[in-house]
Amino acid sequence: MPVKRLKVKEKFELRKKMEIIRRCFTLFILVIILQVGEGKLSQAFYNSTCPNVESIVRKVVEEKFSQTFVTVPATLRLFFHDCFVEGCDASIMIASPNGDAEKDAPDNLSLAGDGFDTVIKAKKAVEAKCPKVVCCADILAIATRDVIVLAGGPSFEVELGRRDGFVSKASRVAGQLPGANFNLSQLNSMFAQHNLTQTDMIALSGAHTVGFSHCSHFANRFYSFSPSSPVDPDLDPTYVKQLKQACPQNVDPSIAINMDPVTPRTFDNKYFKNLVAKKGLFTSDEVLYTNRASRPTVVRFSKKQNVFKEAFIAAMRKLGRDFHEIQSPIHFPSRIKKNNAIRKCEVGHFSD
Ligand code: HEM
Ligand SMILES: [Ca+2]
Ligand SMILES: [Ca+2]
Repeated sequence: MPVKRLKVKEKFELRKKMEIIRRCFTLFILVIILQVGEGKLSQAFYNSTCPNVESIVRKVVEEKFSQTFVTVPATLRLFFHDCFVEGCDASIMIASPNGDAEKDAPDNLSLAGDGFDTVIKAKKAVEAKCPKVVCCADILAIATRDVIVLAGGPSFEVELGRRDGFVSKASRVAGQLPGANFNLSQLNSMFAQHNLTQTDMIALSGAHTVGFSHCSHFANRFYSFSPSSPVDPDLDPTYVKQLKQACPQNVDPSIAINMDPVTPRTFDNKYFKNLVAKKGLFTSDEVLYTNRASRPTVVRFSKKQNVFKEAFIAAMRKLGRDFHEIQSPIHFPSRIKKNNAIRKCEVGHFSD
């Protein structure tokens, strides 16, 4: 008799356990669905919570632009470097007291301070009007669109609703950003990891139509190219002369020169015309023309400003969608919102 009763009890306990497991599983699936749902970007994301966010950011960016043109390339490159490491989550904005955050990685040390400053100022202005609502990643995305427009580039709608990340580690940058000496297949495979096609990659490289580079990224092309030829044959000889003048051997490492020698302050398709004229500054620029697989796209962009601009917008929007929807199964929405809210772009230290 007692044996039978024990069996009934055991069965009951087992059922209870199964029911608990089933409920936990349903809850887990629900959380995942909720997070994926939340992960969708939309132009209307702040319509009810901060309807003026775009004009607030634009005002700050315009003010900063009136002080220095560097705002333009600095912010644009900041967005790119943010998106390629941990997704577009403002992980690049985090400062660490130990000097081991993403921004401290060697590949990020040449990011100009004016980009960071633009985002921090815009975040401050947004916080004053809509406290604890808008994340830094979205502010960086809006500011990037605004600097492109200020330099004469195309305007486009920015999708919003990203989340700021928690992970910002210098050690996670290596191998995630392209090098100035990359060949076409290296460029393609790195961009493909972010869902970007060769055409997207070429269009995005058009960002080098504005901004500066330090001599160390390209001087090898005319001082020590190869044992048989110190100068890269894919460089225009007149351009080589100009570059040698601007970057003499043992030049001060802080010297930076315009990447687009023709219209350095205008966001246009001159970059592609330069490539056709063998005036691409980096190996990674010129290769887009010298390699027959990518040349037709370069020629098309060099001939048609609008085709380039449309392709650039499409690629920028795609790049902006590169964010990690589910950062970890235990990052519940409420916790994320709370952390987003208290973050001021460059304070505190977040890591795993
Ligand atoms: C395709 C592969 C790319 C490579 C190899 C590359 C590499 C570089 C390098 C070496 C510099 C010079 C940094 C310095 O010396 O200060 C630079 C500058 C810059 N890059 Fe790229 N980049 C690439 C793609 C992009 C993309 C996709 C964007 C944006 C959409 C971008 C935007 C910029 C801007 C705006 C600057 C100028 C920064 C300034 O003046 O402060 N780059 N890039
Ligand atoms: Ca990031
Ligand atoms: Ca230009």
